[in-house]
Amino acid sequence: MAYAVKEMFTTLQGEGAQAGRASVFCRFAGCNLWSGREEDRAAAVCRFCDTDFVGLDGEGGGRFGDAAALAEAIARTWGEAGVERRYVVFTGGEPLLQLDAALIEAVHAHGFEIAVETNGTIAAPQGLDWICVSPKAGSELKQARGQELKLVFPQEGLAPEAFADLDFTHFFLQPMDGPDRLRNTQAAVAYCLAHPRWRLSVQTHKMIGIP
Ligand SMILES: C[S@@+](CC[C@H](N)C(=O)[O-])C[C@H]1O[C@@H](n2cnc3c(N)ncnc32)[C@H](O)[C@@H]1O
Ligand SMILES: Nc1nc2[nH]cc(C(=O)O)c2c(=O)[nH]1
Ligand code: SF4
Ligand SMILES: [Mg+2]
Repeated sequence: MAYAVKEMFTTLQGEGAQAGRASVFCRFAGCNLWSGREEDRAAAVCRFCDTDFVGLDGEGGGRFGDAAALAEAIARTWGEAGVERRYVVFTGGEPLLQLDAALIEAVHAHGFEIAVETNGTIAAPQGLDWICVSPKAGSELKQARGQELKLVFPQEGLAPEAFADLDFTHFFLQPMDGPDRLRNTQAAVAYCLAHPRWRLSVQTHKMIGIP
């Protein structure tokens, strides 16, 4: 199948348990919880998104005709850093609308570990190496296991308690960015202090000015 990619670039993973790790970010176009148009934001299921995932026009973006073509572009984007510790993060938009077995196989064949950042509304295909689920209020959770659960905090009607016993290795609260980021960060810190299963995920890439 063909894949619609908004942008693709190298950066350090900014969030969660893999923060600081060299990565190729492959950002798929499109999401099932928001159209991506500002005029639709207020009526969307997910209203706090910090990302432009509309179109194919970002750096390294485009339409890739098959899995081999996209996997080769990912390997080219990784560049000269060698074959050790190759790491690609599929994000979006919602990557599980597009990520399939053929792409997983083709990317593994280039020696990459494969991570995904998903809203959890679509079950993940087999073979992923790192699944980060970030549940959204008003949506149904279909992917309830993985390596990390990263809850944007606070979300009305979405208490961390509802997720703390799911089958994840790491549990993170990530303060909601926006006009209330500082207040949200203080609230997340207080929650982590009171509930030590949860750790704080700050969006480090935004602090240091990298994508
Ligand atoms: C843009 S989303 C794309 C992946 C997927 N659609 C999802 O929601 O997990 C990437 C990550 O950014 C988080 N995120 C989005 N908007 C945010 C905001 N305003 N503040 C903090 N984290 C945010 C998401 O929850 C998710 O963990
Ligand atoms: N550096 C960096 N780390 C990230 N971790 C998750 C991101 C995402 O948008 O999915 C993201 C991102 O956009 N940039
Ligand atoms: S589900 Fe993810 S990509 Fe979609 S609008 Fe929400 S944060 Fe953005
Ligand atoms: Mg981001």
